[in-house]
Amino acid sequence: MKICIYGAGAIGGWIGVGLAQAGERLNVVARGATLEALQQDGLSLMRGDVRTRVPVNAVADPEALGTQDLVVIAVKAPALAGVAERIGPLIGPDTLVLVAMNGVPWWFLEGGFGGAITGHRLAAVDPDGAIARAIPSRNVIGCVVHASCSLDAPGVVRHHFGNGLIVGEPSGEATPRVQKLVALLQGAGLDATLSPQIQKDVWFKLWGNMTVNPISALTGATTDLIMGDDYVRGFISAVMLEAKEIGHRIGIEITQSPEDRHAVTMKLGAFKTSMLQDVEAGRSVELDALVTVVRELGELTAVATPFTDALLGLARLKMRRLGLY
Ligand SMILES: NC(=O)C1=CN([C@@H]2O[C@H](COP(=O)(O)OP(=O)(O)OC[C@H]3O[C@@H](n4cnc5c(N)ncnc54)[C@H](OP(=O)(O)O)[C@@H]3O)[C@@H](O)[C@H]2O)C=CC1
Ligand SMILES: CC(C)(CO)C(=O)C(=O)O
Repeated sequence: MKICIYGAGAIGGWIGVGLAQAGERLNVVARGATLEALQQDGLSLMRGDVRTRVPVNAVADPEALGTQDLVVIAVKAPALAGVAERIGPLIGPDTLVLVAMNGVPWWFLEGGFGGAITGHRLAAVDPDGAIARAIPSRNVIGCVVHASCSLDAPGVVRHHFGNGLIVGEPSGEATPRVQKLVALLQGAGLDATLSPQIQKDVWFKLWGNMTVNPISALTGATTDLIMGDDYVRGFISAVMLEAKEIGHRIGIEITQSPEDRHAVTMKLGAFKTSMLQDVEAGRSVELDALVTVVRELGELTAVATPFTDALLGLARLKMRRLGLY
């Protein structure tokens, strides 16, 4: 198979090493220090002290690779528009594009999903429709990542915990192509499962991180401290109830209470969310894919979102002050 990883950071690298170990020859589109490291040393995955190193064909220009069978996109959300500008040569009519990213994706309301607002373009994540034009929804396979990885250095990924990938067609159909993809990922040692409606898995993960991530970015606090403050925890619950109602209006029923979900987040202990890690590293934050888009969905479904608005307002003000949004 022709497989390309676009965004060989923590998650792209983790998936890529698995695929390469399963015998796939891996193409990578990379830039800067990552490109240089991949060309010199290949791609490495650290588990404790054990290093698994695989060779990759790393290039700067997608033109050099041509049409792929599978493209895995694993960039941070603010980088996606830049990927969309260049990804064209990799995508043919039969290419699968697995989008391994957090937050609500641009294709969320595709495949007939979303009730009355199905097919609506989400301006928060794809302001002018350029992403949808570059990556047609017929090529997209949605994905929710349940794993924690980071980078020791460019091209050197560290796996912390979790091995899960939930995968699904935007339409929810168990097509032969998505079944084959799940088998490929399982063969790569990943706990890949097929979802009957991947948008529900996306929303459920978002329900956990759309609050703690920006609050950690605002306060610098780890998840234990955030959940340990009754007023902050109450505020988080209020935001979550708004998102729960929005979900209900687009066909996603969440049966848990916010407190049930807090118990899961508490298990992370003194965890620095990915958004706090981004702030500390001076990287742009995934605020639009995690929060702005929920506000937009609230407007589209006529759900008032005063708590989400307050969270978004404070977070974007702080991130703008830091030059990260
Ligand atoms: N890390 C984790 O544990 C988890 C992450 N996620 C989600 O997965 C997604 C990916 O996150 P993660 O892997 O952590 O992010 P990283 O920052 O580790 O990796 C992103 C990679 O994409 C590269 N990239 C960005 N833009 C381009 C471009 N235009 N051309 C080539 N390469 C590019 C970056 O390169 P450069 O360094 O040059 O910018 C970097 O190597 C995010 O949505 C994140 O929220 C979800 C669950 C867990
Ligand atoms: C906090 C966590 C692990 C789950 O809510 C998360 O999704 C993130 O750090 O991005």
